[in-house]
Amino acid sequence: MESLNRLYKKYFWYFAFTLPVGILLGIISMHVLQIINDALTAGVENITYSAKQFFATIGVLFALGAVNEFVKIRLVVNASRDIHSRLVDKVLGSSFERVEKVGLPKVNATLSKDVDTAIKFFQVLPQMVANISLIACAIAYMAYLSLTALMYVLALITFAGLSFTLIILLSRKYLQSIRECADSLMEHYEAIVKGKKELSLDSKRQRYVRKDIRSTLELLRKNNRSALTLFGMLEHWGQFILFAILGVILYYLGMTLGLDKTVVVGYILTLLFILEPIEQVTQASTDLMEAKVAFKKIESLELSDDFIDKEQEVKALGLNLNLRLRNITYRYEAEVESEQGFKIGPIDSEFKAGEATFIIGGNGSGKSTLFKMLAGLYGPTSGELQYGDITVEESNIVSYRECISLIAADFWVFKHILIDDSGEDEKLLQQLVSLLKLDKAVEVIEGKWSKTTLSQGQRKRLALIQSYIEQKPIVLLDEWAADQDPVFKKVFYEEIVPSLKAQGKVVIIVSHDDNYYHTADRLMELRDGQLILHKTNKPAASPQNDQFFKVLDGCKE
Ligand SMILES: Nc1ncnc2c1ncn2[C@@H]1O[C@H](COP(=O)(O)OP(=O)(O)OP(=O)(O)O)[C@@H](O)[C@H]1O
Repeated sequence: MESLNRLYKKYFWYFAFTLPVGILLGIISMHVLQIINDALTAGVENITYSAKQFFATIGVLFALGAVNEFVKIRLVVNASRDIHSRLVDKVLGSSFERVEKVGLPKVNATLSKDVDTAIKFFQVLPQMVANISLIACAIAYMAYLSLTALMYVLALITFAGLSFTLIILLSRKYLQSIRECADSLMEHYEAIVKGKKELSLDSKRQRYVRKDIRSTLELLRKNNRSALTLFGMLEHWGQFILFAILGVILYYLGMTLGLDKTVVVGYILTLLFILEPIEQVTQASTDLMEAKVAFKKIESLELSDDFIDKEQEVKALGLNLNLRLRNITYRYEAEVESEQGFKIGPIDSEFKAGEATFIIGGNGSGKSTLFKMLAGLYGPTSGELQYGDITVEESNIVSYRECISLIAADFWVFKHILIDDSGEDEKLLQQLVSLLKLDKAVEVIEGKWSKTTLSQGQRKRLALIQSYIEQKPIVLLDEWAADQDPVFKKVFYEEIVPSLKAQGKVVIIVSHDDNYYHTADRLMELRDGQLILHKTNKPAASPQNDQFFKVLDGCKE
């Protein structure tokens, strides 16, 4: 409950404010009830309290209520903003490995559902404090009217309280199951949207998917039914208990204890007055229980609690240095306990600045895993990564990642283009756009791509432009050319890669384009987790008739 505690501490003063105000509201309300009670029992002709005093009192009641409401609203809106931005910080601050393990559906469900439920905590707690204060004042007033009658009433209230607690505890397991169902539903929704093509072509698969979703929905229905039944019972049970107390006062206490008319009227008035606050407190208890489940769910993702300093710019470790892997291994956690997770390594190799290494390997040989490790997204299980003389470790991993430009197999193109404000970079950007024939597909408007809903090959070209322009010293391209037509393959292997090398970058490419293997300085294969050198080349240093180099030359002018 780390997040809850932190926010609770931050907003402690808001909560602290609602307690005395609630008590004050309770005392004044009881005072107003006492005036009405006196008038009812003594007759309106004998009222001692003036109308002026009466209206002034309820005016104070209104003003205090308004201030309380004002504080409550500020608390809710501020807490809502904080919980949202805290979660974004948590996702951004967590390691790639953790977020990958949690998975998109769970992150989505938390961001969309848990946050709103968690906010209920801040909505209902001040209200609950105010209502409980009011109920406490009502109890004090009833004690003032008759202590003996209060004993009976309190016994009934204690019984009611215990039954409420039992119902709320029973509801907890249903709420937790409802939350689990929300995660599964998110997974199903992701599958039916992303797998729409496959589903449209296969009615058998559709039936399976529908069956799966229906069973989740059925589980959700059952849990919802149980939770809502308990909550509904709670509300009506509260009302029943209150009327039962009124009945006990009317039919038994008045006669057996010989209570005065003022006491009976006072008790009935007070109990009717706190009917709504009691209902609100029972409703709030269920909301608080839901909010607690949501906070628990947020915690269970085990996302980082380290705050990110958004303004702080991280400096890259260095430029034009060699990348060395020293007996490095990486092993995934096993999904089944009896089995071992996939492992690559130990790998001992050096990738030189100004050289391009092509890596080949069969499906599942670990190419993408190796790239994630080279990029510093996966920490090695053993061995170490050295950039120049610097060993990459916990203390400098963030700076190391700043050296990496990665276009992964499942890459993402952000609309915002990260570019220096210098006119040169803008000119280079425009020239790259036309070189890669994207000028008809997209525009650059105020530093953003006009759209990113392009074909896979075109989006990869956008990603390559971003990668080129961000000037990072290590460039990792996972099968970049696989989706490109022959023209762009040629531009890529014969112009772009040599240009990256000419800038002194470490270039590592997963490639299966054997027509262009001769353009690599080294061709390596990942097989059984081992990186094997196949051959070394001496590719031409600068290509002939190079339109791309002309582009770059043009920029330098
Ligand atoms: N997140 C993960 N958790 C556990 N195991 C994984 C994970 N990602 C990949 N693996 C395992 O690692 C192995 C290598 O996967 P990887 O994606 O690195 O291969 P690849 O060589 O890039 O394959 P392809 O050519 O098909 O893209 C696979 O057998 C896979 O089961």
